[in-house]
Amino acid sequence: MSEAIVCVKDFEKHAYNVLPRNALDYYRSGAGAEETLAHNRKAFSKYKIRPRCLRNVAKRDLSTTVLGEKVQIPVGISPTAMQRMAHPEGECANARAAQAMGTIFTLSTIATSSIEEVAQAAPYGTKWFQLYIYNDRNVTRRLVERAEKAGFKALVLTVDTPMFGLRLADIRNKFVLPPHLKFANFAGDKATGINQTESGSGLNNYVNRLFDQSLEWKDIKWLQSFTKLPIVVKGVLTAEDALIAADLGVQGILVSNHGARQVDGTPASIEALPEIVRAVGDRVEVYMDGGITDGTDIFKALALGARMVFFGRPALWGLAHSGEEGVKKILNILKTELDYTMAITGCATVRDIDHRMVVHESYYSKL
Ligand SMILES: Cc1cc2nc3c(=O)[nH]c(=O)nc-3n(C[C@H](O)[C@H](O)[C@H](O)COP(=O)(O)O)c2cc1C
Ligand SMILES: CCCCCCC(=O)C(=O)O
Repeated sequence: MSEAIVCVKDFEKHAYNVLPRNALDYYRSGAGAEETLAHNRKAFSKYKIRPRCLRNVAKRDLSTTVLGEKVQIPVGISPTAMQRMAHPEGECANARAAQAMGTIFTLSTIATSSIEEVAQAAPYGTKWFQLYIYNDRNVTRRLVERAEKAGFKALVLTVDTPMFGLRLADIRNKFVLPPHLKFANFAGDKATGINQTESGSGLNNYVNRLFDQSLEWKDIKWLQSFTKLPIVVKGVLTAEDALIAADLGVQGILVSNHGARQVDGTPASIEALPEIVRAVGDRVEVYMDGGITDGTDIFKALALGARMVFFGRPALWGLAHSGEEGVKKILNILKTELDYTMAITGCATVRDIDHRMVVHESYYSKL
């Protein structure tokens, strides 16, 4: 009899057994020697929770607001490309799960379900659209217009990908998108659909050929000139860049090392979070992703100043298990784990999780 699946890591183990190599390696891998990939998770254990007692936690509320919209739980779904390699309904199933759980789903530019398909699949859920900026700016502009029209509530501009990180497993596998799938936001467009015959990792070739490597902070003004949607910049890891983003008037900063997929050797996202929160204060909402696999991780990130956290891979493991149901289970597990953590540490609401409740482990050696 197979063991019961009770935590996110169980879903991951299951996915490793069922996904084809080409897809699993693409989903799983990080850049280079994958030191940061391991560190994204391990770093959480360097932060310790200081629980408070006897604070009436009989009624608990895990909801919060993000960019003015209410979400039922402070954990949502980061953009990950090509989700139909994990499940035939891919992004549509993922978006439906987020809708059912009252949280945010972020659709990748490089999705295997289109903006319009996802909007139709989850019409009531809060959906954000992740944006890459192409050399041909009209490509990006059309995506923004479609996302606006389809009711997406924010643009998540990824700023850490002038090139695609060197992911050795994809290069070894000569990654190709399975022929029955397509980059659905570019259906019928030869230039921006992936060339399935390119050698090496087709992904590196695609990004290096089409994404705008000359992008600068001032280009955010270009984006702001034709959209009213709030802009969240994703991939910031330093106070310096966070301040530039705040000065440009973006509405959100997603502290992220892209799931350790861009350059090996960066800090874990959770380690970068405090300096960014300190730098921007209340000027901009700050979120984080990278390595979240447990409710205590969410608690720690909120205590260190994140308003909301997101995850990427766990949703893929949920999809690989059972599509929409699998992602719902993942979100429910994280919700339950966060609820337990809050109750046992004396927090009835997410606003009660304050910065004194989580300290770096070095705090205890200094006492
Ligand atoms: C398979 C995969 C595909 C991804 N695709 C995108 C993408 O299209 N756009 C983007 O901004 N980030 C992308 N990311 C990064 C995620 O949005 C997110 O930052 C990362 O997965 C968070 O780390 P976690 O997987 O440990 O939760 C991808 C990550 C993975 C694992
Ligand atoms: C074919 C282009 C892949 C785009 C990038 C997807 C991504 O961000 C990732 O981390 O993978």
